Amino acid sequence: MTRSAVHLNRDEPAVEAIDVVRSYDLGAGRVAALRGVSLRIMPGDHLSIVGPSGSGKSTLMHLLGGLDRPTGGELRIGGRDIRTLTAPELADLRNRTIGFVFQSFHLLPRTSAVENVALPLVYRGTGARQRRARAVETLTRVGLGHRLDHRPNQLSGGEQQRVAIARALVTDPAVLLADEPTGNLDSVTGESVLALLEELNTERGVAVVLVTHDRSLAARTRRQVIIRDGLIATDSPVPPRAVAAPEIVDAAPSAEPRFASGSESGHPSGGSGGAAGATGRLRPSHPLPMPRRGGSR
Ligand SMILES: Nc1ncnc2c1ncn2[C@@H]1O[C@H](COP(=O)(O)OP(=O)(O)OP(=O)(O)O)[C@@H](O)[C@H]1O
Repeated sequence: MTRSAVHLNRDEPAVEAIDVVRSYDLGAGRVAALRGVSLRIMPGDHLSIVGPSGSGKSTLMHLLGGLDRPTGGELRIGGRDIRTLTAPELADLRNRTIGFVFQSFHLLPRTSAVENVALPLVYRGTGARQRRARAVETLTRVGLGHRLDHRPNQLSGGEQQRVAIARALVTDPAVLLADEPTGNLDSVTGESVLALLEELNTERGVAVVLVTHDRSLAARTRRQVIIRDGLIATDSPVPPRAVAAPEIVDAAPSAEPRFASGSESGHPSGGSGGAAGATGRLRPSHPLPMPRRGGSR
């Protein structure tokens, strides 16, 4: 049976780290990668985690996404303390809450775009026809409806990253964690991938967490967390003028709120999770059809 995305309340953190420590035992010694980090990711957030090489960004991202467990402190995903979960339970919670995008795409090489994107739905128990339909829909949403049957080596770097983003989105996650998603792309292609992530946040209310060492990319998010030596140095809003101005095409309300109040269907309750609702509709540079509500995922 298909399991649906996790329901979240808009006022409660989607992911919360409380005084999280992660150290690695190396026999000869111990490396303290994170030394007491507290951080809340709220539904609809758009934040960057930035810091120098070795400061603990990737370690933090793996913890926030439930790919790893802290050695101290508490980590909550969708309100659940992951210490209480078995490995299969954590994998299931991750699948229903978080999407990941990595610098090096991590696509299966001998598998078509549509099959790569459908894969997370296998773990969710979705039937084959529904999997394909959802994968086609999501690839179309990221502008790759014409590349369904291409394998990764038949796609450009930017297209591969779009497939990876579609794979992250196909489960309708509340949070998308992107670790240097433009690191392997030229500046023009990187820009289009960033714009897509920004649209997903503003148009669909997906909380986007961008992990980067590039301060100019971090300046485009609404909130910036600076990490140094395994500790959060600052966690502050980005001044509005520093955020790239989106093009306003009309003053109509934004697309359907992702966190519709009291929703019984695919997702959380309450809140639009994006700036677009207050200011007008943002012009997507890629097709972003309306989310399907209430269908099995
Ligand atoms: N599996 C591991 N075993 C031992 N030490 C590790 C491991 N993973 C990370 N570290 C150490 O933890 C610290 C933080 O690493 P992390 O990869 O989180 O940093 P980062 O900020 O993502 O760096 P970069 O920007 O270079 O990717 C580093 O000192 C690193 O050497």
